[in-house]
Amino acid sequence: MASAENRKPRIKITRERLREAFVLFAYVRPYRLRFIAALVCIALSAFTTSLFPLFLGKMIDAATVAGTTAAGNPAPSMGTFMSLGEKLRHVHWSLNTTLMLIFVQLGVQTIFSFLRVYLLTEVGEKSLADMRKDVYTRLLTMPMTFFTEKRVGELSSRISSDLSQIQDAVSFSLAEFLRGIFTLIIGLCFIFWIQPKLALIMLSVVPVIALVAVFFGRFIRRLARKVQDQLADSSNIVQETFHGITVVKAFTSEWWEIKRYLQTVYAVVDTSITNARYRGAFVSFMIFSVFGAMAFVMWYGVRMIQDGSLTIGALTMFVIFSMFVGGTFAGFADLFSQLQKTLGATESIREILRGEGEPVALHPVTIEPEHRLSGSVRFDHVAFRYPSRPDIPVLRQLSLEARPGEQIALVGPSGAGKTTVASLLLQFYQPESGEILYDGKAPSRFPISVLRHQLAFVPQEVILFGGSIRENIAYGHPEATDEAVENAAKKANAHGFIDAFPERYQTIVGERGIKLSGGQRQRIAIARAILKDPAILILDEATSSLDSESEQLVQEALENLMQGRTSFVIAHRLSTIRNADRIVVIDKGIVLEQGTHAELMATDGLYRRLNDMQFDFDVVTQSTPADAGREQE
Ligand SMILES: Nc1ncnc2c1ncn2[C@@H]1O[C@H](COP(=O)(O)OP(=O)(O)OP(=O)(O)O)[C@@H](O)[C@H]1O
Repeated sequence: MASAENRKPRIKITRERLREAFVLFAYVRPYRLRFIAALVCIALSAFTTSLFPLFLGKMIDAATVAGTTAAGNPAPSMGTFMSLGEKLRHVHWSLNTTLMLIFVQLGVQTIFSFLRVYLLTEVGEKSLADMRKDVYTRLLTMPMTFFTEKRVGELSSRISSDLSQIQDAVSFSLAEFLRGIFTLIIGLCFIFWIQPKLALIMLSVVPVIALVAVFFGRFIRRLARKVQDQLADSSNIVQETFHGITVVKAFTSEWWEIKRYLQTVYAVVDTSITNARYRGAFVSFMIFSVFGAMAFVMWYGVRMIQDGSLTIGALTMFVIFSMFVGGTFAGFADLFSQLQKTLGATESIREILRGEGEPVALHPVTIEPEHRLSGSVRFDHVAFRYPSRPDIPVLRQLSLEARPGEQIALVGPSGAGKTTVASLLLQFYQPESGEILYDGKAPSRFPISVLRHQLAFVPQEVILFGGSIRENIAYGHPEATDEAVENAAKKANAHGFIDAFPERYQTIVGERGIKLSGGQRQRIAIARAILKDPAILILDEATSSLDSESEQLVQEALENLMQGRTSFVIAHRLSTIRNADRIVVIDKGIVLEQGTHAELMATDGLYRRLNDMQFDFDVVTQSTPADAGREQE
């Protein structure tokens, strides 16, 4: 299978993109002193590393050159720096001195290397944690439309892989890049200092090899990607056949599947063999040119040793420095592709950070007396269409009213707009025209979190978060006392089954915990809503029917929950809402009729028709298969 690494987008590097990406450097600002210290350490560690070949060369010269000192061979009319260089070129150290110098150099280099790794990782980790916090906060506070338009997988990938890519860039690639630059500059200075002529010869070869390597390398990587794609195809076939093994066997098409699989396997073989030709040529070329260049430089260098213009130690230094320079060139190709990936990652992160979130509170909500709701709600000629489907009007001039403590049932055919009414009530979307008033006031008069805090929503499909039952009941109110949680559970008819678990309220639920039944999950959600103690309640009644005992427990819990609050019940089974204060029948986004059950049954409207239909349906579905069999007979 193609690795995720290869699938990351590579984008063109432009000055504009680089400049924009640097905007994210604002996250490094709080740690700038450490960052600068890390950069200095990178420079110093690159410099101290470069002293190693110098001392090694001098060590070799200690064995071969006898007694000549720089003092006897001063450079005429040069600046201090140059004359220092000249002195260094001719200085002669004893074998022991060079060993000692190497150990001093290694000691200092160890410290700088340690500091550079430590400091950069610290800066990278901390600034990335800040960035993660901002991205996550921005994503969570985005309006609902954002979530309906984006796939959840894509969002989590942005938080994990894109940010990790940026983190790698800050704590690793950036250091490598800077170290590369320093090594290149210092290495080039050294080789020119050792022997300018030899340096020029070397330089005429290395970049050519490096360029060919980069160009060829890219071509070969492209071919390798093709192999990976073909491998992915063949593993897809394997997956597909095992997944549909019953169909394969039932249709006796094993032979066909094997043929299909072999086709992809041989396609991989063909592409790989073609690749091998290019890779072989590439490897041979590299071996020939690198070793050829080395041999040529050595040949030239040895000739210089012969005529006395170079020492053996100097040639050794030169060769090692050349390897540093060549290696750095080669490393840049990889860094370049890292940079491309990082730019792709920064682009999507910046897009999120630029997005406009809702002004939700980022701390526990407290409600001022003037913002406390008594529970009256009015929809006044509300029209709405979803931003993702602007051509379809979902609500049209919808008006309805609920007085404090009233129980309103919303009924109507599938797709009528019932859930949409609930979403607008929760301020997930804004109406296109008309308004929704809470206690006669526009929602803009309340901070959005204060408003939502006084509403509770019990959805059809209850989602429990990974954690204990206690945490799930106290969701949104972590400060609630154990007593309050238990009381809520008792009112929700949940205490009985929770108490039966060995770990009671500490029982872990969710993906890694125990699995609760549909009815149990619902009662936990009801306990959650009871603990929240909202003024307005929205219940999306579960469509999947529970067994009658469980249903009775849930129904009872719901009655407890609805007591004393305004409730909107999206009803799917009409039998449960007969006692509602008002039943609002919605069809095609408008209120078709409303009244009590008795009033609506007295008129020949949609409610009565739905009721009759459901009654028939219930009679049929509630009869047992045995009954059905008997009826057929
Ligand atoms: N996020 C969305 N984006 C676009 N259109 C949507 C979205 N959610 C719902 N709709 C559309 O809005 C209309 C009303 O949907 P809504 O979910 O409010 O109906 P409903 O009465 O609750 O139906 P049901 O009883 O089947 O749940 C439907 O046509 C639906 O396709």
